Amino acid sequence: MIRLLLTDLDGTITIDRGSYILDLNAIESLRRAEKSGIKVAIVSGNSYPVLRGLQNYLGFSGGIVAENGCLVFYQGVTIRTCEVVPRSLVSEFAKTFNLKESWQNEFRKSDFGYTPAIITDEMIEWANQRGLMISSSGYALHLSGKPGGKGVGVRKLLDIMNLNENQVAAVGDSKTDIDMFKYAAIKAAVSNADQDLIKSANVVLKLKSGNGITELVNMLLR
Ligand SMILES: O=C(O)COP(=O)(O)O
Ligand SMILES: [Mg+2]
Repeated sequence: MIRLLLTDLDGTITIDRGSYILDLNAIESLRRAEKSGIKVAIVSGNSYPVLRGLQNYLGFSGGIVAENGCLVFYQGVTIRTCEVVPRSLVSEFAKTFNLKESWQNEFRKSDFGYTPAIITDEMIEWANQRGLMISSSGYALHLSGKPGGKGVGVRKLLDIMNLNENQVAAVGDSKTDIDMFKYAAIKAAVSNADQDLIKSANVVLKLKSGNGITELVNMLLR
């Protein structure tokens, strides 16, 4: 029986990919899931303050996984799962590749966001030489400390919630969500998701982004 729904934020509970506007029907559906006993956790590349605020005001009780898996919060416990990246490297990366830093970077320690969200071979090489990881959600390019990836945070969240993957559903829109699929029985992609995510999914939704969330919750509560 599904006890936890892991949902990505940008491109998944927003009205569309590329938008930051929350889909209010998706929020209402996630609240229905919470009322029926399925806890909802937001798993995102966004920073801890953003997700902590969203979780509080949206009324979700399943914890949060911020910084692309590098920071986990559940019932008052905060756990950092990745190496901290020195501020000097965060700035050097932006300068070297002429990138704009996310406004959220001042609130981050292990995973940092930049735009444009396009990864180049030179960036991968630069990161490898410094023992760092590179990923992109389509909204932002991410530089993070090892091990990095949403899966490491989800693994930790399931440990502290004492849940196994058969009790978990996950839904997302981009490549960075593939990593959390390892720890979910239901691996759902919204219809407008990256092809790589669709290939890794065992449920491909008919509807895009937030509408896909409503479709998935209706499926889970059937
Ligand atoms: O911060 C980003 O890159 C987008 O975040 P997401 O993981 O919620 O899609
Ligand atoms: Mg996303």
